[in-house]
Amino acid sequence: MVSTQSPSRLLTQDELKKIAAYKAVEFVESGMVLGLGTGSTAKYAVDRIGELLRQGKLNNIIGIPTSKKTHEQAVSLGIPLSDLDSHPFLDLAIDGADEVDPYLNLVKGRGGSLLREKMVEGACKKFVVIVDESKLVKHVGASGLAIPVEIVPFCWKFTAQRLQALFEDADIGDLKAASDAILRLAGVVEHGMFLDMATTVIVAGELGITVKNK
Ligand SMILES: O=C(CO)[C@H](O)[C@H](O)COP(=O)(O)O
Repeated sequence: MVSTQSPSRLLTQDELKKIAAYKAVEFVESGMVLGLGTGSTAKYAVDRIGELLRQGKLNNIIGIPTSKKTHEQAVSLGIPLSDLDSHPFLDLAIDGADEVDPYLNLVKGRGGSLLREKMVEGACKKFVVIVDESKLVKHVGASGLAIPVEIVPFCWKFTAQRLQALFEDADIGDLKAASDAILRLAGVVEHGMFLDMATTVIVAGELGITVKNK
């Protein structure tokens, strides 16, 4: 546990995100192929990787961005980029999350990039998730916000209704069963439950940084 508490004031949520992101970048080594996440927390990690490259403290990094926005950020920082076709095996990915449960299952995608994130982060040896403590939940879905699901545009209302009907009378209990049921619906592309994917979660809170390993 590393203390981050300021004697004079509480840290803002953005400051906590930055602390978690910088801690995660300590896992990055020269020569790695890296998944670059999306969202306000991941942005700090990408900035930091760019800074270390510029300073010559990291070399030969190849980044695989999980969104157009992250692609643009990485290009602006001079981070060399590639894709999964050329680099199907990644050493490490760093990304934020919307919810993290005690078993390190995640909800992601409220930032709008869940499909690319799931593809990239599923191809990594190590997937480090960075969050401020507000993202910790007792169980997936506990925040009360909807689980993001990406669907095809064709008759999207029809697919949305069928998705709603799936959980009308039931809670999300068995996550694996819920995941399978969603993915079985024609019209669904992917959902935002990232089950059993994170290898490490870095949580920044008022009392310090906690590193949770699978
Ligand atoms: O899954 C995501 C994007 O699809 C983000 O990682 C998630 O929404 C967290 O975002 P933020 O770091 O801005 O709180």
